[in-house]
Amino acid sequence: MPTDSAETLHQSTNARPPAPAKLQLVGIGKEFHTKRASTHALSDIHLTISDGEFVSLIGRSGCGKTTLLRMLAGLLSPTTGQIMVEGRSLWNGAKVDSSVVSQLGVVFQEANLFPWYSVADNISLPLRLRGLDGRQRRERAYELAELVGLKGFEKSYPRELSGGMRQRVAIARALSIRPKLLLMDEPFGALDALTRERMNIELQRIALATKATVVFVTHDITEAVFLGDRVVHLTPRPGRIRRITSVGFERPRGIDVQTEPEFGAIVRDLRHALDEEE
Ligand SMILES: Nc1ncnc2c1ncn2[C@@H]1O[C@H](COP(=O)(O)OP(=O)(O)OP(=O)(O)O)[C@@H](O)[C@H]1O
Repeated sequence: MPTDSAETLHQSTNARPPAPAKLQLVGIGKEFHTKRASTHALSDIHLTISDGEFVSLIGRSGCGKTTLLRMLAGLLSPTTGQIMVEGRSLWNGAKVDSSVVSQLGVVFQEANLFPWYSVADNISLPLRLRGLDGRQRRERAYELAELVGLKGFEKSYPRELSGGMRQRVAIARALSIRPKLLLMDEPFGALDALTRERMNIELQRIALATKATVVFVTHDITEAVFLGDRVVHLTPRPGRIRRITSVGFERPRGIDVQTEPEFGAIVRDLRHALDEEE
């Protein structure tokens, strides 16, 4: 399996065809300054992601994965560098371009659903905020409920759903606006192993059906390799890209791919690299 160093990848972006990258990170750095301490959380992150690509982000606790995702989501401004979504700058200094942010879908570890809204109303909430009428919202919510495997549960309430089902609602809600980018921070981290495996299969199907470009943060190396076209490994203090691994298996992948020797070799390599950081 080809393994590109961050340097090689960065250089190779110059040789790419002119189609605008879906997402481009150019020299991203982040420092936190509090009364007690300063933390250099991320440094010199260069990454180009193309349309429809699925990129997993892994690294030890504290290497800056969430910080990076929050910057991509427009929730935290970078100290240095530029984030471009289809060629448009997401941040202008510490000011976010809300028209770019409004085209992003974000899913966190917690589904963060509104308990007093039904599944359909939770899914279509972003559309309500955009002023779509009731019929349009309902149609889209039902279409998405079916897409994420919740057909028949549209009128249920979050308390009546399992953890996996709640995450499906969160994914559907993020997809409701047809986002240019789907950003996911440990979305299945709180689920049991079997549900997580099923959600991985489902997410692949959903991502391909919607042609979504996905950035997916996880602690789980197998999950990262199973889902990703590429796996970006961040090292801590400050967080930098250590390397980017291409995963050549066609998507969607069946769970059996995990028994392939090449799959095992990629997972082992990454585990080794993470262990070296102990
Ligand atoms: N709001 C903040 N103020 C100060 N420091 C912060 C803040 N957010 C994150 N940090 C620091 O930035 C670094 C990266 O944190 P971050 O949460 O991004 O790591 P992570 O890789 O997502 O960790 P984990 O895998 O444990 O979730 C850490 O040293 C953390 O303490």
